[in-house]
Amino acid sequence: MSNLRIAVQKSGRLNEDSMALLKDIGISIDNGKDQLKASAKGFPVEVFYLRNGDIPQYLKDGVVDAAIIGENVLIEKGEGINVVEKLGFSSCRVCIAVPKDADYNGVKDLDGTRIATSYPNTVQQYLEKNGITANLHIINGSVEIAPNIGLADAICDIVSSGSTLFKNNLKEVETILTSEAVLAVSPVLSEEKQAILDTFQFRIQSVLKGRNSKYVLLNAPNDKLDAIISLLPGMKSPTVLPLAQEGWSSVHSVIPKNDFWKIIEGLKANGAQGILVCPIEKMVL
Ligand SMILES: Nc1ncnc2c1ncn2[C@@H]1O[C@H](COP(=O)(O)OP(=O)(O)OP(=O)(O)O)[C@@H](O)[C@H]1O
Ligand SMILES: O=P(O)(O)OC[C@H]1O[C@H](OP(=O)(O)OP(=O)(O)O)[C@H](O)[C@@H]1O
Ligand SMILES: [Mg+2]
Repeated sequence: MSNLRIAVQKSGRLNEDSMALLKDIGISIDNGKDQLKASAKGFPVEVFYLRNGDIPQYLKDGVVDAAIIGENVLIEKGEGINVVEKLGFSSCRVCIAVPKDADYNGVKDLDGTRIATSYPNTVQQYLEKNGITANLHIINGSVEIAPNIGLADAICDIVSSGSTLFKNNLKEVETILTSEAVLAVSPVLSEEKQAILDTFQFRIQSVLKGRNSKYVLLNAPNDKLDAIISLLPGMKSPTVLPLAQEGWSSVHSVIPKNDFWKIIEGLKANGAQGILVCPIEKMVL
């Protein structure tokens, strides 16, 4: 039986979270330092450690079957590659920025300017869509320095907290796209590999659902149960068990992480007591 070949970033911003995800889905990798390829225990995969920017070509050529990669890199050079899962980490956006004191009134102001970027295709497409012609200056890193050294009038690069723009006296003026880490798949995948990928993806989905949810346990007076239950979505419906103390019940449920505080405040306001919130490791629906 063949192995599914998965690419992950060798080092950089995606590496740690990618390795943590593999570990959480039960893939333990036994790699020595500086090894560029490793096999895994417990699952038929081989892991390739590559540069994020090189991965789209490896996927296109079928040298690797799947990859954990920044979505923005696929948009830049991953035509024809399918994204099958958004992974919820390394969130960022690709933006155009200009010097803080520049008089900027809209995208038309970019006409005839010099724009420094590591993402020429993404910028070019955006400019064309807006009927703008600009001169692109392609650089691979430290793009934010370009306006300060007279190399460009504007830049297009990744922004997350905005602190790199701030430190370089730049302001964000256009957001071209938003990105996060994704599971991407080669367009040339055998049936046998597709079957392994399906299991791999199923495991990832179970972990991501767990990460996005919390398990809640609380005590509720019986006369408030209806109001409390109406606040709890649960997987089917909340579990309600009688407490030893007359007139009270224990309620268990799963809630989405994003609505967490709103739901907890509602539960408290409706008389819930002893609310416990626990992380969920995996969730299979
Ligand atoms: N500041 C940031 N915050 C969040 N995510 C980011 C940030 N910078 C980059 N990313 C995301 O992480 C990916 C990898 O970024 P990183 O800087 O580690 O590598 P790189 O230099 O683009 O790639 P390579 O592995 O080819 O050297 C980017 O493509 C982007 O999706
Ligand atoms: O908005 P912020 O939170 O400041 O993040 C944005 C910065 O992060 C990335 O650079 P990175 O640190 O990965 O360095 P690199 O250019 O060497 O890849 C990106 O290219 C920006 O420069
Ligand atoms: Mg970077």
